[in-house]
Amino acid sequence: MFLGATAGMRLLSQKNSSQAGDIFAAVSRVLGQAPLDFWGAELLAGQAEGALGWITINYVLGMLIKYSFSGEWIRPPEGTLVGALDMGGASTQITFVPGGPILDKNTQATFHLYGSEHRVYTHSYLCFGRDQMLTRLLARLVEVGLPPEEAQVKWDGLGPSAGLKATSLSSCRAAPGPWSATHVTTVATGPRCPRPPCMSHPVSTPHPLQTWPGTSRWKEQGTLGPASPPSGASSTSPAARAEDTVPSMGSTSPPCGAGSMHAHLTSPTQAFSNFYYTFHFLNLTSKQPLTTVNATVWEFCRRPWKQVEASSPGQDRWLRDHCASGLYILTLLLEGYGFREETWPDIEFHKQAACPTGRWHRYWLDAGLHAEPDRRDPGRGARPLAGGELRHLGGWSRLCGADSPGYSWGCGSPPPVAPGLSWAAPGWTAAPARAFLSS
Ligand SMILES: Nc1ncnc2c1ncn2[C@@H]1O[C@H](COP(=O)(O)OP(=O)(O)OP(=O)(O)O)[C@@H](O)[C@H]1O
Repeated sequence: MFLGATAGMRLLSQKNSSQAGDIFAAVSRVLGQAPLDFWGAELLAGQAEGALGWITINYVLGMLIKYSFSGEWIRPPEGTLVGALDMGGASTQITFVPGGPILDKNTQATFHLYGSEHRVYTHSYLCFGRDQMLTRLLARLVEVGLPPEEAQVKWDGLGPSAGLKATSLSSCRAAPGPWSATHVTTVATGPRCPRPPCMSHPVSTPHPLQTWPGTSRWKEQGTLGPASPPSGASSTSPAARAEDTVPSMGSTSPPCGAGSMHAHLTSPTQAFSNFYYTFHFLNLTSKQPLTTVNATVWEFCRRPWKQVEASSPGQDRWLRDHCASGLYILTLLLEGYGFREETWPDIEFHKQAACPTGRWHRYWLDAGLHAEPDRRDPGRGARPLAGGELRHLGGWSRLCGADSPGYSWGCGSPPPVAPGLSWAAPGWTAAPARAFLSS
């Protein structure tokens, strides 16, 4: 067993590295004493998180290798490989095989699987996970004058006496780069980013987001560009805009960093984790066209809160987040990644990076586990290669990249790594794989 920590821990390690180290040590100590073949715990770099999600998807979909009718292992063509969009609580990742060269080598991951070299574009946007986005949105709402009693309604455990302070809400706000208050203000009042090369389409006129009036927690506060409200919305000058949560500039900004990426995202794409939860709640995971998705999100956001609550009993925990989350997802996918009406059908929303039957879970791989199915999949035949190879992969996921470097406990020395991301894995081939790999 190999344990990989993701963005939440990357943030903590930035904020309080000794606390992060204590957690790693404690987890390693406990797991080390458990009756497990524990290899160690490691803080994964963002690139690793993105690349592992991509590998998992393509692995479980059988895109990396197939067993042919004639009894041979064959490699499906590169063009059939599936892109991966992942959104956790603290970061969001995009990974795909680009149609052309990857100019910024920091966004390239190269690894060998089943005898093939794979080169993917991958980027992890720290602070663009859903929880961090919601926290920053709340901070922004408070900053622009929404009374804490109003804003804090959204947040469990933050009562009026909590002394809500925008700046203390999120470690992302204190993070270097585009998260300074000055930057947020700039984003709020000016263009989000110079259009070319960030965006190839005009920025829409801001629309008011009028949601949940009465006991509203988002009173006419936000607006999103391409995710336009249907006609009839009032045109209140927005005090705060939900798009503030997708700041511009800097290497961690999806709008600038990933804009026009869709041009290269030619294959089907699976969006999972937090991309899925909200869209599933809104019944938007069945390949609805973009116009329907947009209208549904806005319609939901406009419903009176009492009605929202009444129509979704037992959903309290995340109910209050679905409006902002839905708008954020739309903004990220449209403005950040550049999806359009025509390319929208390429996105499939799944709970996990998994096949539709959902028997696999990406974290099994993220965590560097053996990536074994919970039960044998008869449709896939005997697969002696996969578990062994991926176990090696997980155990060697030492990476170099632009994101915060990982550190590890209890693992041996990493193999040499190539620039960008590379699992150089000489000798990692499991014995049963050798015949195939040498072919
Ligand atoms: N059923 C659900 N509905 C809505 N949101 C959910 C649901 N279950 C989990 N979440 C949200 O999913 C997030 C956690 O997802 P995930 O486990 O993918 O993130 P993580 O691995 O902690 O994130 P990161 O990799 O960024 O550290 C949280 O934002 C949580 O609020």
